[in-house]
Amino acid sequence: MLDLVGSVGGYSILLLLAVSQLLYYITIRYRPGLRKLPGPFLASVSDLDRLWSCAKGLQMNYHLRLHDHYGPLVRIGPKHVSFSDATLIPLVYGISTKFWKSDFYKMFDIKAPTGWAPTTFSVRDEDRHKAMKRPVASAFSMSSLKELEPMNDDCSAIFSRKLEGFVGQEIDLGQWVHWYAFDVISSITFSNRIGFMEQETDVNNIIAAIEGRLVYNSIVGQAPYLHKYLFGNSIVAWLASFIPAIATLNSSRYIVAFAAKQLQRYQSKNFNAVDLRDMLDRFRVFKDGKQVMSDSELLSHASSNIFAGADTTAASLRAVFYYLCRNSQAHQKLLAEIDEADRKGELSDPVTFTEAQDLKYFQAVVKEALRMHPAVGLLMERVVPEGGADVGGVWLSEGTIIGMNSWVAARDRAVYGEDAYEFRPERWLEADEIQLKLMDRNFLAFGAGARTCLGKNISLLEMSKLVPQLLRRFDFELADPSKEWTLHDYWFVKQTGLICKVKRRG
Ligand code: HEM
Repeated sequence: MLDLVGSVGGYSILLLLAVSQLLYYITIRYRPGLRKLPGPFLASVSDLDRLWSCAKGLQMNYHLRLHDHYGPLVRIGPKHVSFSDATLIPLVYGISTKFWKSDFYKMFDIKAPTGWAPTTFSVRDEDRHKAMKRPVASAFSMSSLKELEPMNDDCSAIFSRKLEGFVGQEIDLGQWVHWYAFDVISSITFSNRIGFMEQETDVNNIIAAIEGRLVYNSIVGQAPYLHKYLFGNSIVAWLASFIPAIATLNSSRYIVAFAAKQLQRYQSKNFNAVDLRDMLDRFRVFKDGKQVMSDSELLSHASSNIFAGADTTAASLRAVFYYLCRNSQAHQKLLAEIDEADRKGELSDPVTFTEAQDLKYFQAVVKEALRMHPAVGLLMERVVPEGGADVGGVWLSEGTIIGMNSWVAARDRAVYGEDAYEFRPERWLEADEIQLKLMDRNFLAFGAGARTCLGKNISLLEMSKLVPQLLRRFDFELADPSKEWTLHDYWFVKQTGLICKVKRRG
């Protein structure tokens, strides 16, 4: 008898659990507003669809396919929406938008000696963001950056010298531009090159370590509430440090430690200030003899330069060289422009940033390469503000997460035309004013509006100074044109396999 009562009780509990679970899924699935949006069924009830598609490492292609299939607004999660309609860009990303960054960005906070701290890139609260950005904005201004050109020149000179030794040989050009980008950003930030190019290696495994962390950030960032049980938890992070394969996923500490060491140099009495004022020096603003920013804040800005500035510039440089190698007409046209400017004596040695800006075709090549291959390949998530919002005719309640993938914006045929999937720099030179405005609105390679990239000018400086300077002396061709490069989208869309033969020009 007791057995019977027990098993009936057990079944009742199971039934109750099943019903409550079912009700839970129905509530999620039929959330107001969101229930009207199309998308994969699994995505509407669970984060698994996003976790899985992100883990596969090609989420930009997944988002492109979803929009091709479902249209301009797609439900990609229980409370996540992806949009492809360019007219929504000002609402979500505009300069005075109320849509703030989501908890995805929490994954990019850094562990300072005083605890977890947001960076300019990762901070979610917009008031705090403004307060963080204000004291450093001038260090990123064009006039400040021009003073940093000589540091960039030193790195281009090292790269050129190294290439001399590789003429006639095949090199991993993708890896070399990565080393170049890291050396430039560390020179500009701390007047101290990490020395990747000189040592021809990934010094202290910094690049591999950051890559590991990006894999973690991208995947766990799809369900950021898990972070506090993983590397967001000091005990787990400490335990993981004993397992080498896992420890590399928790690598922000390498860069933060490097940045902290540079900061100590500045504070040491014997520090021999260099003539050129690097960015860390510019960040150290003093008022009434007191440093305005705390050391933790300085550390966060310096580390953010490295995290945000090296992989992005490297991916963009790879895109420039790759698309030139794949499009001989554009390649020849660019070489002709550089040669012509050289003949007319319009290029110094090394090429200055101002001179490179007058190379109109080159500038169009860079823009088109960044359009074809935006460095960031996940959704730039924002949160629907208090009170909800009408997004493209659909009412989304507050707390819904919405965003656009730069890859989706860049391949919008309604904006770029039927050849949107083709590399054609001319589109930027031929477009009339209205068309250009439309194309620029969709150009999200550097983000947009309130949270647009702070280092855009730095990266344009790096690219503008390097590419024409190299192409005066060297040329590159794919070692095996039948082989495609490989892409991995873990926040940054990294390319591997850009193996090129180095040729001497002239
Ligand atoms: C070609 C190179 C670069 C590309 C494609 C790029 C791309 C981006 C994008 C797409 C965003 C916005 C992300 C979002 O809204 O979620 C961003 C933000 C940011 N980038 Fe860059 N970036 C580049 C270079 C740099 C460099 C060199 C630095 C620093 C030296 C830098 C520092 C930042 C910072 C601090 C932010 C956050 C800005 C804010 O929220 O106020 N970036 N970048």
